[in-house]
Amino acid sequence: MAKPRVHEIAKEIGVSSKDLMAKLSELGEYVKGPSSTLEAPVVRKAKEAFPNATGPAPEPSTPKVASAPKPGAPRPPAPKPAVAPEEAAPAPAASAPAAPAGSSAGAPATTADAASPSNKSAAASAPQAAPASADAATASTDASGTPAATPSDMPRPRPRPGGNNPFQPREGAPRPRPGGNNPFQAPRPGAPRGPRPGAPAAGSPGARPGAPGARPSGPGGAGRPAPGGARPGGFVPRTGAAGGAPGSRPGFGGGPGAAAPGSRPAAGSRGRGGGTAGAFGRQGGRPTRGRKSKRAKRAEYEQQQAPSIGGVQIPRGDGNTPLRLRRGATLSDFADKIDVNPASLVTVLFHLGEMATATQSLDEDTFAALGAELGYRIEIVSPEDEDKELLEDFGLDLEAELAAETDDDLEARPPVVTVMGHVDHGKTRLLDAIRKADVVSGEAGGITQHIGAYQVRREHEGTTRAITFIDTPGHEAFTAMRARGARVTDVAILVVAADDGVMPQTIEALNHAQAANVPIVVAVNKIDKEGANPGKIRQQLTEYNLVAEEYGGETIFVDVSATKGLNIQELLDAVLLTADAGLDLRANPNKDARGVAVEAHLDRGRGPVATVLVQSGTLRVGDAIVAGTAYGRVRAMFNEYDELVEEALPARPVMVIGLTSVPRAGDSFLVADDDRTARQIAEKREAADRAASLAKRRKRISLEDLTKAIEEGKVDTLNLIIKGDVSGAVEALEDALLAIDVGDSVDLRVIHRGVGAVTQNDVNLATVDNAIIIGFNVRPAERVQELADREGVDMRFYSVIYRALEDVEAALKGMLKPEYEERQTGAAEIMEIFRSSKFGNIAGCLVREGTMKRNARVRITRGGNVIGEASLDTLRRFKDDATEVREGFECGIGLGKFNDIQVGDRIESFEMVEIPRS
Ligand SMILES: Nc1nc2c(ncn2[C@@H]2O[C@H](COP(=O)(O)OP(=O)(O)OP(=O)(O)O)[C@@H](O)[C@H]2O)c(=O)[nH]1
Repeated sequence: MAKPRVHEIAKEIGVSSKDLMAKLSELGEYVKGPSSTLEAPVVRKAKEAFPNATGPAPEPSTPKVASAPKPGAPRPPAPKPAVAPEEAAPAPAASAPAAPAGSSAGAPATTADAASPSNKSAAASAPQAAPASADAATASTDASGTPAATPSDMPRPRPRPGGNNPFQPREGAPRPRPGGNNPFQAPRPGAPRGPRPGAPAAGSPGARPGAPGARPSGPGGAGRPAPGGARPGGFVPRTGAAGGAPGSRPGFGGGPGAAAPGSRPAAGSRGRGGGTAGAFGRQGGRPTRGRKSKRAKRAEYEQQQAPSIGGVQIPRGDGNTPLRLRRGATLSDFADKIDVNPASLVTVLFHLGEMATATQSLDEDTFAALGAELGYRIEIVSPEDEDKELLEDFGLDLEAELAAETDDDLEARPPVVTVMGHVDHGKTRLLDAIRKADVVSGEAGGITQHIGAYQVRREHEGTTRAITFIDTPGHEAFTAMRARGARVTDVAILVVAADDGVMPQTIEALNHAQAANVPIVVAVNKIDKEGANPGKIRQQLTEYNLVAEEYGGETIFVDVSATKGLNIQELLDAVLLTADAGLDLRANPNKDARGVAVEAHLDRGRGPVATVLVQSGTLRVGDAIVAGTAYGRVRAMFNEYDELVEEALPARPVMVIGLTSVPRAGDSFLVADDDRTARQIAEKREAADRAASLAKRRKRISLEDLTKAIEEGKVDTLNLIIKGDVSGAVEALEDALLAIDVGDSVDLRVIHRGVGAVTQNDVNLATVDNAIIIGFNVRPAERVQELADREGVDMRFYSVIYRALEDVEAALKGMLKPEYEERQTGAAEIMEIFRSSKFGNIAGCLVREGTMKRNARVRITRGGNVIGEASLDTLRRFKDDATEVREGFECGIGLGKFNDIQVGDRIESFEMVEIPRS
């Protein structure tokens, strides 16, 4: 299919060739003239550049339905400002009413170009030449004779390579084609060029006539020889590069000899300027076989393969070449994998519209965009895989270790239980009740320590059985923790208040448990309360595949009262029955311990303390351990009775002292061979974490956004510092905050987070980064409040996560730019027109709806069509000026310079109202 020409595309889009050419040149695409051909990507780009201009340019005789006031109806008086309110609003309406009137019939705008904005200036300066008829005139001109809303008057997208957002290659969106039609592209360093001046190969078949970066698809591909070296401006001087024998790739700027079949011969004289080819008479000669060395061919092939973006060449993948990168990888990491200089990738990314340094962590989307550009399929290694690979570097393969265990190695262990449920359904109370039900603690004085998990013992079928409970009851904002919790959990107790029923978090909790394949025991709580209806709960839950045993299902429902301690033993029995029925509760105690940190905090006296749940192996005092990014040596271990313990077997929770920092809830821990290994693993994890969080938190900002933000002198980012009493809460709060959907206009960044009181350092950081400090269940340390007051740092303290979320959300909404919508405030009908030499035409009106207010913006409609917009300049009741006139009253309205009014016209007033964001 023949390639389309500029004027064809211009016509299709509905703009003039000149405008299109100007736009393309803005976009970095060079086109010579209206009859130049365009490559498909350039065509796409062109069309994208005029998003509002669909459809062909109007024929002069065709009325523009959308914008003409009265399609088809001749309106001899001055053409009205037309169309979109936002267009017309600021327009000086009817400033030159005498403009073209009907006088221009003899000077029709005959071509699409004439009617298009490119002729705007011409039309403005010679109004009589503009509209051919009233219809055409109203379509393309306003009252002053200047073209009204034609496509290019619509807001134009700023030119940017690759469409609006280069990081989300949309379907059909063209990828940037640097160098496409642009012969002015910088040369690619190191790219094999055409022969150098004086090289004997000049003009030979091996010579590549294309300009650096030119692909075979350049406009030169149309076989139209450019005037070679005589072309003004642009190329690197390539005096000898003119020999375009048929075998050579025609590129833009192909020399005089680049005579593809059907091309026009270059003018001889100009051709001479192209270099030696013409001079040596080898113009367009046939290629001589074998003249191109294998090496040259190879280089040429590689060059075809290697995209040149921003003047750099990168070896290209085949579009599906997998490339594994860890989270938070940098351009340097990418560059290492494909063996290029990181700086080239910086350049490529820059040309994709994003700035990053070689050592900056980038997010997955950015890598995906870069990969797509370069032909690589980027796979970001999951955190789990990353950690697995990291541990393998230290000779630790936990999966293999488990797989290698035989029946002989395994011993029975207690089940691990998590209590979940909706807010206020009694999770905490139930955990308390269970704690009290411990047959052993009854004698020992009860569980004294809340360490995040505890074990209770129960006489069950003649033996004393232990059950481990994770002591962190659920809450919606703790979803992240709970999701992790489900991994250590063997059985979930779903608490549902009998007086309340199944609630959103009940469903969420059971979804978590079901997704993790964790069997559920339902504790129907608060049966002591009036109005309790345990049967209803059973019935409600059948909808969620929890069918009670008594209804023929497999789920055990136990009616309990946490406050009264009713049926707690039965609940424990149900847990054991459920565990025994479907679970293999065995672990190997005879190896180094592996497990999970269930809670951790910074203790004033003891430093970082972490409650860990041993999952396999045995943890002993003196072991070198690493938990997430924390490491250390177990100095002491305590159980929930605050007793020192020497060792902890599988499913045993213990509080460990001796770590150098506070791990996060849900971090896995393991015992390493020695302190050094533990430290190295922790450090590597920390580096990986830091990189990942940098990538996650990095503000994604395109060049355009950045420029705009800088122009406006503000970058809308809300920086937060989160401090909490326990790491789990901090993490949950952070996740919940980052999950707030605030759209693109505001960015939320957590610049620092930590466990413990708000310190001077936090305030200092907040001062530097203009951050707000959120404290969850913590208070400021001594004198910190004073410092914050002095520095004007906003510190907010919460004990309920929701409150914090609400506040931050509101703050964010405050920062959001307001959205406006147009609201009609009144409408009046013109009953009579009074001519006044002083005020122009005065409309004698009857207010039909609402209120007409002086100075309001008004829209004048006739027969349902908008014929103009103006400001309600004068408003009178009889002889007196009025500020407003209400429905049902008569008034006189003057619309300033807008005089084109008729009896029967409607004047609608409107205002722009800020709409609160939901
Ligand atoms: N009458 C009665 N009240 C109960 C029972 N269990 C809990 N409650 C009350 O219900 C309220 C909420 O109990 P919590 O244990 O704090 O509930 P929760 O699910 O832990 O709540 P969150 O921690 O906010 O998620 C408290 O006022 C309890 O006293 C019960 O069995 N009977």
